[in-house]
This record gives sequence, structure tokens and C-alpha cells, in this order.
Amino acid sequence: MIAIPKFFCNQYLLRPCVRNVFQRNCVATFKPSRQLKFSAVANHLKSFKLVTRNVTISSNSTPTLQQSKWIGRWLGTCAGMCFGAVVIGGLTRLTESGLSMVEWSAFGERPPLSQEDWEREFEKYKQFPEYKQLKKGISLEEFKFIWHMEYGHRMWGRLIGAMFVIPATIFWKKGYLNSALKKRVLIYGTLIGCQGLLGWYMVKSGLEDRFHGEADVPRVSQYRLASHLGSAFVLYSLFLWSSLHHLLPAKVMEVSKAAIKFKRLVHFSKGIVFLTAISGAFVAGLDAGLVYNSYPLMAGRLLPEDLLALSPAIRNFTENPSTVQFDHRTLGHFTVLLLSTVWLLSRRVVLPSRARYAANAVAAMAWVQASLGVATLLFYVPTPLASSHQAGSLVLLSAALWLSHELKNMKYIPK
Ligand code: HEM
Repeated sequence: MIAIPKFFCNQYLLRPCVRNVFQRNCVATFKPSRQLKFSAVANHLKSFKLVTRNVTISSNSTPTLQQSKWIGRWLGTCAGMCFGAVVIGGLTRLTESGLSMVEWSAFGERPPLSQEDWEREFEKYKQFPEYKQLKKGISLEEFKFIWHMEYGHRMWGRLIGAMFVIPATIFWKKGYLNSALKKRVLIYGTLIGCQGLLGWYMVKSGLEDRFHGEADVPRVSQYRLASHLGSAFVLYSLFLWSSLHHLLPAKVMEVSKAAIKFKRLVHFSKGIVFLTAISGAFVAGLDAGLVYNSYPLMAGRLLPEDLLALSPAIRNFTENPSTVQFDHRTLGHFTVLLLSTVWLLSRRVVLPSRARYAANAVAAMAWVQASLGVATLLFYVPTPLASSHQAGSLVLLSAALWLSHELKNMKYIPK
């Protein structure tokens, strides 16, 4: 039996007959009669160990196919849970619940159990600007609702932590993880921790005593909201990418120069989807979805009158709600145009069949997402539409990631 790590196949671009066996597995096995065919491969694998008389070339750096599947399922579950966290976080923001818990503890806050506990918690909330300026006079029942929304979001985050750490420890101990995976696990774990800290750092900005006057609405900093959402998107993307790597490995293909250009365009589009999503976070953070509720014009104009109202001009891009909405619309339009071009080009180049499905999904989702955005605007940001638009951005990003993952192993080999 001969076992060969997948990265080796990618690196050496093995002939198609050999590749087909390798693509699906991190480790491929062969009967002794076929060994000779792979002797050339074996020669390259000097750092691997010859074990049995059937020539087992094994590397402690490679999980088996079965182990790889389990790792893929685990990372896929973490990705799904991150998706859930983004949706719950969005609902928490849209129901104005995010500032109801005024304290934070890394290992979990104890929920109030008795009537006295609840009243004490409510009293604490009353000391902060959101209650004083926005929610004065709400009942204890209303407070309980917003408190539970925020509590649910925090606990979901901790559940992700547990869902990540427990299997990671088991897989690590059982030797399922090679050194590259161990590094990744450490990075992902750190990112999960940072995500929680960033969440609290964001909430703190809404609790500070810095809101004065009627027009000054107590809310979290749009910069911190965008960072919290952005890092959630990064974490989700890493989990999804690694899960695809284990469950749906990309085909190794020799392709034309045009296909390589297409691959670069897909990478660029993925970046633009991410950028558009971050600009959306600024719209959400400044409640900029409520400043111009007409489409395609903004109060009858292509460019809003107050586009550069703040000085210095650079501040407008992150602090002026009109400019922030304008930028997000423009980026949204550009995203749709770009992804439609990707779809058109995908018909003209030779691609793996799954990549074609992914290109269809990306283009269709871009149109759905833009339509949801327009509807959110025209109906003055109702919670169900705004939440669907937010979830749609993750679906769109997932489709873009899937497409670029399918193209990952396409290589151009000059003749
Ligand atoms: C097609 C690419 C688009 C993507 C990837 C995208 C993504 C996003 C994201 C991630 C948010 C933040 C949601 C949140 O944190 O709650 C957002 C908010 C928003 N987007 Fe988009 N968007 C796109 C297109 C559009 C278009 C074309 C429009 C309208 C012309 C639009 C209007 C809005 C509005 C009004 C909000 C604020 C909603 C709120 O306050 O919750 N979007 N977008």
C-alpha cells in the first residue's frame, strides 16, 4: 500500500490517471501490483516513512480520508454556527437589544432568576444613555425581551467556542491533525476569542456617556460594528474554506491562460463582495438606511446634495450617513455587474463542472441580494427584510468562496 499526501499531487501535477485517485483523498492507497507505477512518486517522498513490505509511505502530516471527512464536518458545523451568530447578531441590532446587558464576563453572565434579580438588572440598565435617551419608560417585560436577545447572542458565541474547542481537543489527542491543521486550529481558536472581545469592545462604545442632545442617538460605534461584522465574516470564510477543502476537494486541472485570468477575476470578485458587506455594516451602524428611501435616485438626484457635507472630506466615507448609503449602493451595483460578468465568462472557458454550478449560484445570488437591499431601503428597513439582506450577504460570500475554491487547483502549464 502506498499513501500519498494531497499537497504532493498538487505540487507535482501528476498525470490525470493518477490524479483522479488522489484528488478526493488526502491519502490514496494502492494494491502492491500497482506499486511500480508509483515508484517515481515514492522517490520524491524521501521524508516519508516506508513501513510494510507493501511499501506504506506514510506521513504523520496527513489525516486519512475518514479523519479528513470528520474534520470537514466539524469545520462545516462551525461555519454554520458562525452564520447563525451573524443572523442572531443582526436581529439583536435590529430589535435595539444590543445595549441591554451592561456587563460582560468571558465565561458567561448569570441570568437573573428571581423578580429581585430582574429589577436589579433593570436598574443597572437605567443608568446608561440608551435608557435615558431612547427607551425611557419601557416596562420590565420589554426589558426582559431585549435582555434575552442579547443574552442569546452572547451564549450562541460561547456555544461556537465549545463546538470548536471540544472536537479540536479530541482530534488533536487522537492524532487526526497534521502540523498545518494544528496551526490553523490555534489561529481559529484565537480568532473566536478575539471575536468575543471585539463584541464587548463594540457594546462598550454604546454604553459610554458621550451622547448629548436630541439628535445624538445612543448607539455603538460604526467602526467597531464594522470590525465585529468583518471579523465574523473572516472567521466564517476560514471555516467554510477549510471545510470545503476536506469535504469537497477541488479538481486538479491543467487549463488555458483565459481560465487563469478568469480565476483571478473570481478572486477579485470575492474581495469586492467582502468590501460591499463591510460598507453595508457602516450603513447599519449609522442607521443610514433611513436617510434616503428612494431608488434608484436619492431624493431625485443621482448624487445626494450632502455627499461631502463633513470636513475633512475623508470623514464623509465613514461618518456621513448619506455618503455611506451612496457608497454602499454604488458598491452593490458594481458587485452585481462584476458577478454577472463572471457568470458570462464562465460560459466561455473550460471549467470543472462543479465550478459552473458555483458560477450560476454566485450570479443568481448577487441579483437576489441587490433586490433585497433595494426592498430594505424602500420599506424603511423592516426587521425581516434587513435580516434577510444581511443573511443574503453571507450566502453570496459563500457562493463566491465555493466558486474560488473549485478553481483553486487550476494550473496553467506552458507547452
Ligand atoms: C449586492 C451586494 C450587496 C451586499 C453584499 C450587501 C451587504 C450588506 C450588509 C452585510 C449589510 C449590513 C447588515 C447588518 O449588519 O445588519 C447591508 C446593509 C444594508 N444594505 Fe446592502 N448589500 C448589497 C447591496 C445593496 C443594495 C444594492 C442596496 C440598496 C440600494 C442595499 C441596501 C442596504 C441597506 C439599506 C442596509 C442597511 C440595513 C440595516 O440597517 O440593517 N444593499 N448590506
